[in-house]
Amino acid sequence: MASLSGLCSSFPSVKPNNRIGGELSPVRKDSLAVSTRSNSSFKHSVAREVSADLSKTNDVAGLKQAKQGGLEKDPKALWRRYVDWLYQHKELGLYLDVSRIGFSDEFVSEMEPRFQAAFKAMEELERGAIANPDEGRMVGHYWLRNAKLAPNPFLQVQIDKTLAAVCDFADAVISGKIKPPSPEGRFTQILSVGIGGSALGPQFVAEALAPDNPPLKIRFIDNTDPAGIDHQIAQLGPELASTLVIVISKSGGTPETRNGLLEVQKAFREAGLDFAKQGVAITQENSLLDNTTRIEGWVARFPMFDWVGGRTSEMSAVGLLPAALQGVDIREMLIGASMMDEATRSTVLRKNPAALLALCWYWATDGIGSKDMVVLPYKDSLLLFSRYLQQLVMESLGKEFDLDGNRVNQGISVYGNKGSTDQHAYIQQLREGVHNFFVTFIEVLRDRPPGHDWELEPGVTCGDYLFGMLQGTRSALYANDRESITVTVQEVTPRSVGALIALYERAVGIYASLVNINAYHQPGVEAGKKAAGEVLALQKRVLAVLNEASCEDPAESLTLQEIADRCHAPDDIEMIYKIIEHMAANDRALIAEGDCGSPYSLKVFLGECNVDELYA
Ligand SMILES: O=P(O)(O)OC[C@H]1O[C@](O)(CO)[C@@H](O)[C@@H]1O
Repeated sequence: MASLSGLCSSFPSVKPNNRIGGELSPVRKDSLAVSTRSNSSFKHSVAREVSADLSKTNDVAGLKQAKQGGLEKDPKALWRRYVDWLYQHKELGLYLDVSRIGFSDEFVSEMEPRFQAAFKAMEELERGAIANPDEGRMVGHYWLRNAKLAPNPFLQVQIDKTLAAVCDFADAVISGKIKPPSPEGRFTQILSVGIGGSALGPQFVAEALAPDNPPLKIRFIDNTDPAGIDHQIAQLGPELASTLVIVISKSGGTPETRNGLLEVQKAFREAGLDFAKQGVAITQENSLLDNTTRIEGWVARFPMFDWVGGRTSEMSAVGLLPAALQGVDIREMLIGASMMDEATRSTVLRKNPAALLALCWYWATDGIGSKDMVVLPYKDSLLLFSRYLQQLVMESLGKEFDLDGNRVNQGISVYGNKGSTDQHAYIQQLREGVHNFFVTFIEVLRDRPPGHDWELEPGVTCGDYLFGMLQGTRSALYANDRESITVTVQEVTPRSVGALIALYERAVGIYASLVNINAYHQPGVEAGKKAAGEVLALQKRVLAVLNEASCEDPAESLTLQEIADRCHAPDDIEMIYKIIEHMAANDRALIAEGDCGSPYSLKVFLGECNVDELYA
């Protein structure tokens, strides 16, 4: 069997599209802040264009003027601004500094009515309104940390019962009461199978909060990459026998997760293990996964609720079960989230940290996502916060249409890793290169547990360096007109992590209201899933056509064009080429002769006829 791998080395790279311009809708705000801070004539001409467009829209009056003036540079005035705007949540020990975002008082006043509308919408959402109209769903992640807020007693009971079941199950597993059939007698590992919102929260929390020696160590399969799956299973080795597999999928039908499950089940079979005795599912009642679990008699099932979205599911069984099994105090996480929820219900902008974040995002990105959000936690354990926020923010805000059906192509791009590591990677560009971002620093005051610190040099600890790097980077960026927000917590604890998650969940919800979009659906993702399904369907047709040809004449080979014509898919010839290239590279049942670099030269055949398939 000929393989094409190695033949196709130099494909043209495709430049990703820039954000589509589209018409300015009423929510699109001016981008004059930068232009008025710069002397560049190009930016002035952009400013004129935008200003002309604004005149056609029903925009918030005065924003243009409000954004003029640039960033405060006088140290005394800047200190006053710092103190004036500093938000503190005393009990949580959380601070939010927005002084390095250049919004003016006029801007805040102009935005005030929008914020009041957003607060009202949030209040209705919490009361059980259908806040996700496209899917006809309530949005209830806030109820998870305070069941009394749920709009009816049935939901309250569901929440409380699930939390109790999670705690009981985790206790029973950790204590060895629930155990695997293997002679080891205790579960030592968790293999979590899930993707997107069914993986990112648990991954973030594991990295942030799992103790050095957790009762159960966690691994993740969060993709349909066979090599990645093999790697996780190989790393478990004989401990597969003492691994609790948690399959997480709200819908219960996500292909990547299903594939992960099938791969893991195969590994269990090959190791002579009974998967059902070690499998746990977290999914919506009556989903495909739920039914499979029931039929096969898995160890346990926990519900996912219709009214909790994947990206806001960390405080449901999705996040709580894996965390509890790793020995994380999940009740503390819930308390932190609930305290933050309380704070972010304030209708006074200055007293509401989520609203302050939304205000900054709106200002920094002109309400149209014109700048990216770079998230920089200065703490290794918070490394995955930026990845977690990437889904929360981008899947929520990245929308083509607003709630009134106008094309708006909204969103804010999020990326980041950690400080000070990134200082030695991309911060060069942030300081001096293209000015297309604002930064969010996450600062953790406590360097190490008490009693463990020491001075590397007189008066200076390792943590002082980390602190210095954060402060230095923040100052250096600001000096070059790069705006930043700083969120400070005392320590990385279940409570502070719960609070951080809740803070950003609310900020995203409020911002979505400001720009009039539905933050709780993801129609774009569905389009990608549908297209992927079509590719696999096309692959089946290609194989059927090749099989048919082989049955007619085992020596007959077909050109790509002939395959495309016989598949009745002449416009899909490029995809057919990619399918054949991929199958050939994986030693699948087809022979491709020719040069992959010259697709017209390719001749493809199966070599043998599968009669059963022919009549299938
Ligand atoms: O939990 P599920 O239903 O498997 O979905 C996983 C992820 O897929 C998405 O639906 C996007 O495809 C996310 O919103 C979600 O978190």
